[in-house]
Amino acid sequence: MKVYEIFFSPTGGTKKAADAVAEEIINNIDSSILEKVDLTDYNFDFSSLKIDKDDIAVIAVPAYAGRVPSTASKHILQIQGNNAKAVIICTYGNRAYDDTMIELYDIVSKLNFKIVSAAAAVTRHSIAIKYASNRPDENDIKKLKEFAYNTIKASSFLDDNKLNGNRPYKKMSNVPLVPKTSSKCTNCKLCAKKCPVQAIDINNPKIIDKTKCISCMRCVHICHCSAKSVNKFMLFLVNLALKKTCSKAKDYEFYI
Ligand SMILES: Cc1cc2nc3c(=O)[nH]c(=O)nc-3n(C[C@H](O)[C@H](O)[C@H](O)COP(=O)(O)O)c2cc1C
Repeated sequence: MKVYEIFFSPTGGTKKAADAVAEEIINNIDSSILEKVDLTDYNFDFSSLKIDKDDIAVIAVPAYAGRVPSTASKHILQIQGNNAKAVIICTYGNRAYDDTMIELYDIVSKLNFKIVSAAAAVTRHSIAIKYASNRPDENDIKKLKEFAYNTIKASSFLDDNKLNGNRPYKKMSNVPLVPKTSSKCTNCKLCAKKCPVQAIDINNPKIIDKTKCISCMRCVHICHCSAKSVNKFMLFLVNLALKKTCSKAKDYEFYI
């Protein structure tokens, strides 16, 4: 038996939540094999995963404008579930996850997984980083671990009527925040290698293809020289727009 931790996490928040759940499952079952599958890895062949019916998959994605990021769904849809048990996690930056969880449920159901549980987890807002900046905190991790433990015991299909979200899902919308590159760039190419959609020119990482960029903020987050940033005025507007909905800390939600 193996545990698969399958995550799309450009700035690391979703991975923190998925790590807590997957590691707690591993600590409480008769197996020590944890395979981490990074859905931002553009070159990985996701159809090559051999998931067995006795395995458990933890599948985690962030909410992007209330939906599953299209790059994540494209990669998840290549995986075969083979009746394995799955737990789905949607993370969000304390605004709302809207239709992300129900969409993730639909995507994962199509792959022949048996979804037994779901969680909505607040993690640092990857664009407006002052919101939920310390989440998941110690208490959140404790709750995720309890949820993981209950997931091991769960054996019935999770009823999607229990979940929040609507079908048809809200319209997909792009966040128009394409990072710019400053003269601090040392041409190390890390951003180009790690961009989930190959929007950054590997030969000249100062150039970002705005038609490909999904504004995931990975390049801003990982640049060692802080050479990538988004327009300060646009960021001010985003922070302002989120102020009302993001200021009060939201609770984690668990469905089994
Ligand atoms: C393009 C984009 C859209 C986002 N849309 C939402 C949203 O609709 N609601 C919300 O609460 N957070 C939203 N966020 C915040 C992320 O869901 C949140 O920060 C998540 O933890 C990021 O995951 P990561 O750290 O694994 O990259 C958005 C972030 C990005 C980059």
